[in-house]
Order: sequence, then C-alpha cells, then structure tokens
Amino acid sequence: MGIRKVKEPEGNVPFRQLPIIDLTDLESEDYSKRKKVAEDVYKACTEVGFFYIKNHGISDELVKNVRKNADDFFKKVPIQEKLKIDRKNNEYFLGYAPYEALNEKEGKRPHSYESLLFGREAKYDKEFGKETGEKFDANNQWPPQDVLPEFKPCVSEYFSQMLTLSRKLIRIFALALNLDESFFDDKVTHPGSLLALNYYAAQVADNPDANTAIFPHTDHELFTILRQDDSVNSLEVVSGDGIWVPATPIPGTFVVNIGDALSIWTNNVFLSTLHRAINRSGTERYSIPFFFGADYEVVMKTLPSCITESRPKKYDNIVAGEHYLSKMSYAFKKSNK
Ligand SMILES: O=C(O)CCC(=O)C(=O)O
Ligand SMILES: [Fe+2]
Repeated sequence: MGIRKVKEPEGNVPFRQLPIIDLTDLESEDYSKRKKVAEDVYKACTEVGFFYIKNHGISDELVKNVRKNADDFFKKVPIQEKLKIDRKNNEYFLGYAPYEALNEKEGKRPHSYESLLFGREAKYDKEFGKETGEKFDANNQWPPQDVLPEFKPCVSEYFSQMLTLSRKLIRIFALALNLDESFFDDKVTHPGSLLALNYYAAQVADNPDANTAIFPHTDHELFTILRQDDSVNSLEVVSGDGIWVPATPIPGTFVVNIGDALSIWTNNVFLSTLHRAINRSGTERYSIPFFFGADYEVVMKTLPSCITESRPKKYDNIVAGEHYLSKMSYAFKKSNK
C-alpha cells in the first residue's frame, strides 16, 4: 500500500470567527466518531490554525485555582522576591519575566505584561513519569513555598492534565493527517512543554499606546492550549484576508493553535497563524498558555502524508530541541536588548 496523503487544503481562508470543536468523541471507541473529530480538526488547522475546544475534560475549578495562584504570585510577592527567580538566570528561560523585560525591538513600545514560565518535571507526568534526570526534568524556578504553599501543587496538577490532554489531541492530529493514530505517541514521552502564566495589568482604556500587550507573533512549539479570562476581549488572530479577528472568550473552552514546529513538520499543511493580545478593556487580565512540543531529541522529518506532487518538501530535518532553543534565544535577545 502506498503512503496515504492528505487532501490538498484550502489554505488560510478569510474567517470572522474561530471554529469550535467538540471533543466529546475524542476517545470514542467508534472509529467513525473519532474520524469525524479529526475531519473538523483538519479543516480548522489547515484553514485557520486556531480553534476553540469544548468538552475537553478539564474542570473549571482547576482552572480557577491556577488563576487564583497566579494572582497571588503577581500581586503578593514583592518584586525583589520575584527577581530571585528571573528567567535570565535559567538556561531554558524558565522563571519570571518582569514587565520591563518584555520589550520588543528598540524604539517600540514595551509589551505590557508579566509572565512566569515552567517546564515539564517527570514527577508531574501521569503517563510517563518514571524516568528522571536532566533530560526529563526542567530546571524550574518555583515561587517561595513558604509564601505560596498552594502554588506548586496546583500549577503542577494543571501541567499534568495539560500533558494528558495534549497527548490525546495529538492522536487526533495524527488521524487528521492520515497517519496512524499512534504516530506521535513515542515522540512525546518527555515532551518539551511549557506552561506560562501571563498577567496583563489594567491599562488606561482610551490610551492606544499603553494597551498593546503581546505584539503579533506565532508560537514556537507543536501546538498551544490557551485559557483566557472569560470577561476580557484581548486575543486577536489574523484572518486570511489580513483582518484581525477577536478570539472572544467562550466560558469553559480553551483556544488551541498550531505552532511553528507542527506547521514545519506538516510541510505547512497546518497553519501557524499570527496572533496578538491587546488589552483595551481597562481591566486586568490573565492568560494561561500551555505550549506542547516534541521530545527534544526527535528529528522532525517532513511527514510523508504531507509531501505531494503539488506540495514538494519545503524543509530540512529539524531537531525539536534545537528548534526550541534557537527560537527562544532569538526572542530573548530581542526582548533584552
Ligand atoms: O494572552 C493571550 O491571549 C495570548 C498569549 C500568547 O499568544 C502567548 O503567550 O504566546
Ligand atoms: Fe502566542
């Protein structure tokens, strides 16, 4: 049997809202039901690069708790303490990024948010938690446990549930790409994954210069699962016709978007779409993106189903970890000039 190929996608279409995908049948025993989810996913990933997910199995209570702990960190921990876990001192850029550190190129306004970034530690991985050591455990910088005793248990539980959900999602991506559902399974056993807690302080609502939060960018990893506050419009995604479309929060959902690594791996069949966050609301906002990547030693060789006559191979093989470090070093240098 020859290699199954993907159907040539439409490419990025002009859209005015992001598709919503119901994950009820994500793990259905009925193959035709899983295939239906995969078809919805294929359409969303090839035409938009972004979609909401509902019925994903993550409880609202857990999300609220993470938000509360983030709130405690950003508001209660004094800046001197925060700077003790500055990401500057971490080889993988994990830790705290102060407001001032998130500057774009010289001459541009600063990104107006603070952030805290964590990587995977094996013991918080319910599926593949046995192997420990440098390769498997991120060198995280946690906030002081005596000040925020609930923080680490709560955030690590959320990390663990995000890993589990991501591994389920990537099986649907495999199906969508006409690969065996298990294609990625052994490539995400100790995945390069990152959880960020982003805090956007309230801005003066009518001051356009003060309101940009994150400038237009694409994400680096395979895909991102983002939770945003219910009441604040901020995230915007560029449509095929160049219009910024709001990813208006829908309570109980997450926004999923394809990152550069999966776009490259799929020979650009999946789109890594430009997005930005602008806080025009006059109130503060939290967002919690989880970035899911492949195991760092995985060689991303263009997926065979994504090379067709009309779509020749565009990329050399890329090692997942090298991709991550080069992207992060670049972003970090740019922001710390
Ligand atoms: O805050 C948001 O809604 C977007 C965050 C984001 O795009 C990112 O952290 O990469
Ligand atoms: Fe992003």
